[in-house]
Amino acid sequence: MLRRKMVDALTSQKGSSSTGEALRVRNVSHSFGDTRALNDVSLDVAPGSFTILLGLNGAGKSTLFSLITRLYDNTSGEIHILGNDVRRRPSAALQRLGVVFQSRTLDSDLTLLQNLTYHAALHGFGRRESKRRAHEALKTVGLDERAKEKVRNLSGGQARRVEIARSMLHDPGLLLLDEPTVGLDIDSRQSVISIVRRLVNEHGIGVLWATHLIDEIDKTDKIIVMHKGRVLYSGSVPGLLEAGQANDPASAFRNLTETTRAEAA
Ligand SMILES: Nc1ncnc2c1ncn2[C@@H]1O[C@H](COP(=O)(O)OP(=O)(O)OP(=O)(O)O)[C@@H](O)[C@H]1O
Repeated sequence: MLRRKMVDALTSQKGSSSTGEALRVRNVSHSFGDTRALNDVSLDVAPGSFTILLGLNGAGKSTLFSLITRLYDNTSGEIHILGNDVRRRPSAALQRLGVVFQSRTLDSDLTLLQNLTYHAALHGFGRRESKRRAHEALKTVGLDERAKEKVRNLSGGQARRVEIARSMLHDPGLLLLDEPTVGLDIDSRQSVISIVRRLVNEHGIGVLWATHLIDEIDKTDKIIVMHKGRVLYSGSVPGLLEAGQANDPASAFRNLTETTRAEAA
């Protein structure tokens, strides 16, 4: 048993260094009946990078997240989280993954602290360590002073911040956020996005931030444009402007996706 664990640990380290990426997706396709939701998708998220997955409704963002988190099984291609293949080594891969889903998933009748300690316990931490981690995570998102309040008293933006704190309890190396600012006012959106940018800069986490809101792009971000299940562009913001032959990201995005629409017609 111990030997098996050592072999696992060694192959895990080997896997990490062989790809060097927080997330590596290669040639992944997925269909729902006749609908091809993902078509030969390949992309990377580097450690310490804020990567925006930009796509309109129906682009395939949520389907990709469902494959990375193993809600769906990927029957084609490969997905690696910090060097661990999610099919061959699911527990090692998912151990390093934090997720903030599109829909709200906190228990509003519990306090912030109870929500987080409960979740930390699910990760296998003891009572005292769960509490310590919960307070630390709440501090990171600026809500530790409200630890003993019920979640139902929070605004939408504050609840999102608690979900981000929850996703960080087990020190993930990769964080996925699926349209995390939808429905928030402009100040709350700003607060949520700057907290996550800080996590990238201070903790070196690789972040994949799915959105259709182009104004969430910062000039230092890495951008992946998805459209109708395909990756149309992957790279820097200046590279996006060049690929889309435009002076701003919104026009570049429109030019890229409209070209694809015209080609498909
Ligand atoms: N469970 C499902 N059953 C059938 N079709 C689905 C299912 N989930 C997604 N699809 C289809 O797959 C395609 C990609 O959808 P997906 O939800 O992944 O896109 P998205 O970029 O996340 O969009 P949204 O922002 O609207 O969630 C769409 O055509 C969608 O209708």
